Amino acid sequence: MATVIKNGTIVTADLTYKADIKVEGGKIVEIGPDLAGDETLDATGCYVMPGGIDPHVHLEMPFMGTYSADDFDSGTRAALAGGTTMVVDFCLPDPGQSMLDALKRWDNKATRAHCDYSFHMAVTWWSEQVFNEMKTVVQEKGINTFKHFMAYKGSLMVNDDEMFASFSRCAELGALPLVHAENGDVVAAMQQKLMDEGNNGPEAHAYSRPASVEGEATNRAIIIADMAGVPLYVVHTSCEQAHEAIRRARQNGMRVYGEPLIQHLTLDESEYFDKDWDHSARRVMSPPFRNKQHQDSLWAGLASGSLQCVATDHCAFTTDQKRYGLGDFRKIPNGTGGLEDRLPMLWTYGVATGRITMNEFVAVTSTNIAKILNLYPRKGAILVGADADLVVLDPKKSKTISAKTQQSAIDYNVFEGKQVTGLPRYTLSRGVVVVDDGMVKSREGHGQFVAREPYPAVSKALSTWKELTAPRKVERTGIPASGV
Ligand SMILES: NC(=O)NCCC(=O)O
Ligand SMILES: [Zn+2]
Ligand SMILES: [Zn+2]
Repeated sequence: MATVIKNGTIVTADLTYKADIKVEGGKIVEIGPDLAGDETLDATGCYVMPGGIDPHVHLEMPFMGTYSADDFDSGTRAALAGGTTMVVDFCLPDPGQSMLDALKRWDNKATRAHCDYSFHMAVTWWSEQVFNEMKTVVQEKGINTFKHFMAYKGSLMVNDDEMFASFSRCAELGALPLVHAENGDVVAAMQQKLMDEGNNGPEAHAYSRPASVEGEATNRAIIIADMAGVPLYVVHTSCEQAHEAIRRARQNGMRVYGEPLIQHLTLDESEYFDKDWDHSARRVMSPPFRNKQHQDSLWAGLASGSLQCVATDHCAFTTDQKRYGLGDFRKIPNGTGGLEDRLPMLWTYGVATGRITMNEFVAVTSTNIAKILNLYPRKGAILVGADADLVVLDPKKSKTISAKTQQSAIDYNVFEGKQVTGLPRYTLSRGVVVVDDGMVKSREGHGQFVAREPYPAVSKALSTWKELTAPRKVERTGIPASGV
């Protein structure tokens, strides 16, 4: 059966033009004027864009003594409702656990997905087994990205020597390392000091993770990546210090990518000073929300291209779960939601305000990450042969964000009360209409794992240059005889 999206304006990362799109067998099969099919979707007054790709989510994540509340069912429904058609989750081996065993668990959880998905693999400990398994993960399991937590001391954190070893292995395998960049040792010391001083509320979470802690770790990870000869992707870049390190590295020719979250772009640190403990605790995440200057820096990075992608780090906990940290902010599960809200919030606060263009919107929500993760042009593109993952965005459609109407399983929304415009009239996942005028009509299990090949081009360029510029022994002709 062929579906035609008619009368819309196609918006991609680099073009805006009027054309119809014909979809068949899950793929885009034709783009042009006056197309006909068995089913017609009217896109009059709408923009037809590649579906959003969220490269950073944690669905049913085991973390801080509990599990994040949105699983692959509710989480991917939330994604589709907001125009996101693919998510990338993190497979987290326990310390000492085989990556391949952990992956079985993630494969199992993800069978419930309503939209396509992929995985990053986390390096949570180091050994010869990890070194060997990384090759299997890349070459047999379709995962070309490895995450490193520089924070969460005592659980997920890895040290510099482990990071250097893992980054070097990524370089050999043509894989991309990712980092959560915060100095975990400094955070742990600051947390203890705050607790000793009786500062145990959610605001102390933010005090224990100042921007300098993130800036230092970002810079360190960049230097380690450069020494290992590998590109680097920095997740949840939240502040000017981290952005500055990324900007500088890029100006020096390094392939470093930065990912602000929609939460950091639109919510600020005043959330932690609310008199209501629940309000502040619900917004505890790492890194914490920052001030307006940091937000301006992130917006400028998206506009100028020094930051590449907007994600959510969707890791949602209920109010009851957040209350594990009553009396000790260190026990508040870290994480916030945003999957359903990323596109409408970015459209409202980015495109509608003139901070970014429509084409930049597509670039930072879909196309850039598709290229970075080696998914392009299967995903992130409107081209014949691409997957028909599409969002028909109505720029006039609006709503007030409310936990009462959201897909997410939690009992609140950090964007509660925000008035947003720019909502999906339709969302298509591999050609299937999964959102129709705001109604989610998707099916559990429709989502498929998307395998990703390693990056031959970037790693080849880096290794070629490294070899050309490697220190070499000087071959001498005139060697003086020993004077002894
Ligand atoms: N960001 C956060 O607070 N929770 C999720 C885990 C992580 O990404 O650090
Ligand atoms: Zn993180
Ligand atoms: Zn995360």
